[in-house]
Amino acid sequence: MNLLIYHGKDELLEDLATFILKVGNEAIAENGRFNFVLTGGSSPKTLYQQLATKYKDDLDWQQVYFFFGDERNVSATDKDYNGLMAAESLLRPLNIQEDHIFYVNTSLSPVEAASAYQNEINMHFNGGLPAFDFILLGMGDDAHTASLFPETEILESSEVGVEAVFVEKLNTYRISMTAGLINHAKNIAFLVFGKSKADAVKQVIESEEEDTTHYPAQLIKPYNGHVTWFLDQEAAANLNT
Ligand SMILES: O=C(O)[C@H](O)[C@@H](O)[C@H](O)[C@H](O)COP(=O)(O)O
Repeated sequence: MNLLIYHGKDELLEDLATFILKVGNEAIAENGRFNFVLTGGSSPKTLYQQLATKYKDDLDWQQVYFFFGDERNVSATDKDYNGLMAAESLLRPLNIQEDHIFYVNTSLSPVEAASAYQNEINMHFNGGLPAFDFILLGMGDDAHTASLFPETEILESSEVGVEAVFVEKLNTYRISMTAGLINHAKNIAFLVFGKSKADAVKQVIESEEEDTTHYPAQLIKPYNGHVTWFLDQEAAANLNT
C-alpha cells in the first residue's frame, strides 16, 4: 500500500492525474486499450474536469473504456446518478464515444441491473478474468467504498462481479462491484478529502484488527495489483505515520 498525503488539493490532483495517465498510456501501449473504473461522489469531480481539460492531450482518450464502481438506483438523468456527473465533467467534454462508456442501466430493477452490468463486464473481458487497469475509489465517513456499505450482505460475497445492495441507512438500493472484482484490478487509487473522513481513514489503514463489516474499505486488497491512497492532510490527520 502506498500512502500519499498532500497539503494542497492542487498537488494531490496533479499527482493522481499523472498516475492515471501513466497507467493509461502503458495499458494502451501494451493492450491497445485502457479499462478505467470511475467512482461517484463529490470528491472526483475536479479531477475529472482537469482530465478533460488540462490533460486532454496527454492520453489517447478514445482508447479508454469507462466503467463505474457503483451506481445509485436512480434514473440516468437524476443529479445523483454517478454516470451523469462523469458524463458532464469528463466524458462529454472528451467526446468519448458511447460504446466506450459502460453505464449501469438503472431502468432495470437493481438485481437485473447488476446482472446486466456483470454480463457486460464479462463480455468486455471476453469471458476472461475482469482485471481492470485502474479503479478509482472514494470512501465515505463510514468507511464504505463503491457501495460496499457497513453491515451489508455484499461484504460477504465471494463473487467476482456486480451485485445489488440494499443500504438500510439510505433506505435504497445501490449497484456495486464486489470487493472480489475490485481486487482483481492492476491499480487501485483511493481519493479521500476532508476531516470528516479522518476517523475512517485511520480505522481502515492503521487498525490492528480487521473489521470489514464496519470498515468495508479494509476489503480492498488487490490480489496482484497496487493500492495507493491519495489523501489531503485533513483526511490523514489521525494517522500515526
Ligand atoms: O456512489 C458513490 O457515492 C460513491 O461511489 C461512493 O463510494 C463515494 O465514493 C463515497 O461515498 C465518498 O463520496 P464523496 O466523495 O462525496 O465524499
